[in-house]
Amino acid sequence: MSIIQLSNVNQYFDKNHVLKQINLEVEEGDFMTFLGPSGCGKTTTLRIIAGLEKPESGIVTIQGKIVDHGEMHVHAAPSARGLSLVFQSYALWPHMTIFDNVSFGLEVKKIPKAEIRKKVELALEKMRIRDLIDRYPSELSGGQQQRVAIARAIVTEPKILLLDEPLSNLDAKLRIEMRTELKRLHRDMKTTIIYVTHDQVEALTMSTKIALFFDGKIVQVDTPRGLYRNPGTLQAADFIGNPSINLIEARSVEAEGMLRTTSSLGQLDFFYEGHQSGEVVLALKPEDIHISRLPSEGAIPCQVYSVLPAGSETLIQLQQGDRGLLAKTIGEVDYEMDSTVWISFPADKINVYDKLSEKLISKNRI
Ligand SMILES: Nc1ncnc2c1ncn2[C@@H]1O[C@H](COP(=O)(O)OP(=O)(O)OP(=O)(O)O)[C@@H](O)[C@H]1O
Repeated sequence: MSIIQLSNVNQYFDKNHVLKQINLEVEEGDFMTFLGPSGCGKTTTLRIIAGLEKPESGIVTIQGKIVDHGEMHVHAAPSARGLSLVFQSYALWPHMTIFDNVSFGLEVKKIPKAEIRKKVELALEKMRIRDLIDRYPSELSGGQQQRVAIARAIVTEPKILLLDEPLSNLDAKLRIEMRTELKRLHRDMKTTIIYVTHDQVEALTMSTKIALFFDGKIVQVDTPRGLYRNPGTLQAADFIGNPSINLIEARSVEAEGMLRTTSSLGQLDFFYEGHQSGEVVLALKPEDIHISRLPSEGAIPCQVYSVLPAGSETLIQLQQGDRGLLAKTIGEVDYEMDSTVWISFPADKINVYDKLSEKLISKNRI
């Protein structure tokens, strides 16, 4: 059952059309991430769900109740929506202890003191900071303060938790630690989470679903694996690829129901659906390229342009004729610059896009 539904939501700031016909269903228990480049409308969509902004047009439904109806001027207050919010800046009250910071939401609900204590301890326990209960925010690290902010949001046991880039102020190590905590929290509490980020690794590692935004529109809603293996457009493929995906132009013809492509990767056949205009683009992920120092049948010779070791993995920039290709290998490897190597790849891991429409026409089977 969908717990949150957005239908044809539009938002303008002055004359700037920042959300364009947003349609979205969030299922109960989802960890839904809004992913996309800066300024594409993720935060505005989250703020509309939270009730902090009124949409110009469209309908927002939460737990079966219409909370916004742009045309009918219906707008429910944030406090009436049964959700909690955590922002990038943790905004703890500096003059209050961690206990007081977290218990605040319960005090205003007039819950008995002993019960408040139990709930606060449990929320802090969940974030693994129970021992910090009597400290003040200034005595905590940034990561600990962000844990307090999340504890404060979950102490009221909201059915829906909205998180706007909550980890972006933390250093890389803490961010990874917090990702694992948030993932466990989601599993343990079974809360529906909506999470805003422009960091695709964050989105891919934690979410059950990802909504990909570009320029005020949702272009794809998919599982992390679905989005990673089958980005629906060339723009999505380019955004998701990290390091950059290899895009190779090819000519194509239909041959015995298959799409036969001819490019610098040789002749390849693909199952396909949809319209193809004759010119296509092959998308090959760096990690799908296998490099060998010795020639073998079907392998393609390339020159090594440069090798970038990064500890646990190595990026290898190759040159094939006048085209560059990026490969990624797990572990440390070294190749002499300008030496010849041979590459091979599983053709069924290549996505094919129609060049004209930029749409995916041949998917990976996952
Ligand atoms: N209060 C506002 N007044 C005017 N324009 C705004 C306002 N809030 C957002 N915008 C504009 O709306 C667009 C969408 O902004 P939004 O914050 O939703 O993007 P975002 O995808 O969350 O970006 P980021 O990742 O940088 O936070 C941007 O062009 C932004 O400049």
